[in-house]
Amino acid sequence: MPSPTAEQPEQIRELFNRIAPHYDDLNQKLSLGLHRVWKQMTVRWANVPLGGQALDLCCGSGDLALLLARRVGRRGHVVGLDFSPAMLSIAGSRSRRVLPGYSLEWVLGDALALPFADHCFDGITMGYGLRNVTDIPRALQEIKRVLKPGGRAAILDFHRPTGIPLLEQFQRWYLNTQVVAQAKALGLGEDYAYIDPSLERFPSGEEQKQLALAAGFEQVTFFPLMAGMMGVLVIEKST
Ligand SMILES: C/C(=C\Cc1cc(O)c2ccccc2c1O)CCC[C@H](C)CCC[C@H](C)CCCC(C)C
Ligand SMILES: C[S@@+](CC[C@H](N)C(=O)[O-])C[C@H]1O[C@@H](n2cnc3c(N)ncnc32)[C@H](O)[C@@H]1O
Repeated sequence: MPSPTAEQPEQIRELFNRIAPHYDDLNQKLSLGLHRVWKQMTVRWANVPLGGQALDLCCGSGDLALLLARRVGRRGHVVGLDFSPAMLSIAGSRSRRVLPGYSLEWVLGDALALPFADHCFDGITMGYGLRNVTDIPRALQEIKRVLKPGGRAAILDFHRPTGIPLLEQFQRWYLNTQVVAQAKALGLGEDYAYIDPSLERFPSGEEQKQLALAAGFEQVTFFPLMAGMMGVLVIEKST
């Protein structure tokens, strides 16, 4: 199966259905556990209040949604949305195991056509999803539509450490050798080989700020992580 290109959402869905059983373990191993730090920072930046309504877009196996649930507490409510049934199934079984009694809802849906009313969430997270959707401006418009005024979205993803050639070379080497080799051992080499080229067409932090301003957000900030190999776009809806 050739790796998906940005214009083929069905191939992206099939890719994540395929890697779902190994996704968490490979992320943990390949990032030396650091992805959990990046996700904790993302949830903090989303700044959802205790008892609030939160949405985790492209939730996958539920890492960010579970962190949001801990943040909003038992009186809050968290929705995790993804279009991969395999990922959502893992998220659901994990949440029942680790957070029984919390208000967590798993929705099979498209980030580009959210099945929610306007102005209904206090905060939104999106971890490693923006680079995988096929229409970034549309995704940002949907985020703005469903956020309450004053609500924030925190969007975590890979980034190119442009301006530091040695680090960019390291990132490409790590992704195309270490990551692919570990994935290949599980028959998922082609699926993980998709990551590095997906970074080529992914807007930089500054470009994402401009896209968010064009979508109507007035407060936009980009925080580089890992010397720019990762980053979090934080956008706030004022009206
Ligand atoms: C949680 C992480 C990646 C999620 C992820 C995103 C995608 O778009 C994928 C597409 C296709 C297959 C898999 C994924 C996917 O897992 C980040 C952590 C996992 C990364 C694979 C590790 C990369 C880490 C940095 C590039 C370099 C860190 C080096 C340091 C020595 C740990
Ligand atoms: C790399 S995973 C990220 C999972 C999780 N957010 C995390 O941080 O580990 C990307 C997820 O986005 C989902 N996805 C991609 N495009 C989507 C879309 N248009 N609508 C809903 N989910 C989508 C995939 O099914 C996959 O589960």
